[in-house]
Amino acid sequence: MNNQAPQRPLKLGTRRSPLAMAQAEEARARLCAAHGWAESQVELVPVTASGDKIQDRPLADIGGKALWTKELDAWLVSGEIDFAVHSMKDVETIRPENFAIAAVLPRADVRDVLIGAASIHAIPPGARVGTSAPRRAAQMLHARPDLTVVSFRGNVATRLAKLQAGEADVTLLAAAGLGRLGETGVGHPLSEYEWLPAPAQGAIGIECLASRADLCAWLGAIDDKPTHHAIRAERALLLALGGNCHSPIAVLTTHHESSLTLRAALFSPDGAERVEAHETFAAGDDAGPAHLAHRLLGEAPDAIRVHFHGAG
Ligand SMILES: NCc1[nH]cc(CCC(=O)O)c1CC(=O)O
Repeated sequence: MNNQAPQRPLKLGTRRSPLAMAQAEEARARLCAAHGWAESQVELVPVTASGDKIQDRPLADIGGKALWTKELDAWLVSGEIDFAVHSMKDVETIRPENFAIAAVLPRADVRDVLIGAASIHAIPPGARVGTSAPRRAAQMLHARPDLTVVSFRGNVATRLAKLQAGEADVTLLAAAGLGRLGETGVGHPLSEYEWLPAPAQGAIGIECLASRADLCAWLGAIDDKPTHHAIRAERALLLALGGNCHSPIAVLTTHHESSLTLRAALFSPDGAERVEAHETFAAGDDAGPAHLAHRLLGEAPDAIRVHFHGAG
């Protein structure tokens, strides 16, 4: 480990949304605490991501997850920032080869929270579900085919305001995001065993250039190994499935002594079809998630399979 203090304040790039800023503050606090640095050793550098400028269309239709990363990626390469902090859920499966996810912070609550009704079954017949996440839409339509999905973009506060304004009857948000924004009393968390979360939900990652050994070492000190292993496995599953932002996939990781169990479900976008499988493998073994992907695609009906281009 590198115990030398930085020569100048380190620049931590982040999106500008309140949730992204809260996550960047958490990353800064952990980094400074681990190294005994003053908070001023890490400077937050906010950037407006393309995804934050376009609020009126589903993300899947306008270029997907790269909309959250491309500005920060360019700043990392140019040296404008030293690190970039991300919700790992929003980070593309394939990253530039010269980048390293050098720290993953301890995972927060992985559950989705239902807002507007006390449970899935308590949602009134025919109600409108506000979400733009293909996974949430498919999961909900699978459980409740009588419901209608309406597009619902924007940051957490915007979505809560849209719900308040009656643009939908219920919505779903990540407990992790609500918690980080201090919105802890909102809605009803759904059991993660019955309503599987999104890949990498609840995990914050910090990237730097892989060539910067000093930065990688500083970040390594705050890397949470169990969360990192889980995120690596969940991302390996996505990669092997050939999933993208149009493909509804849910996954829950449980940890054992030195192994992980991934339980994953794939849906058709309309929720009519669902396949599920699970697999246990050693932490760090990317062949395990690939095998799980192969099995899922092998069992999936065409209505699911056509939305993936994995090896299965
Ligand atoms: N898609 C936006 C997004 N990206 C990360 C989070 C929440 C925090 C997390 O999952 O780590 C959210 C909001 C949400 O899904 O409710």
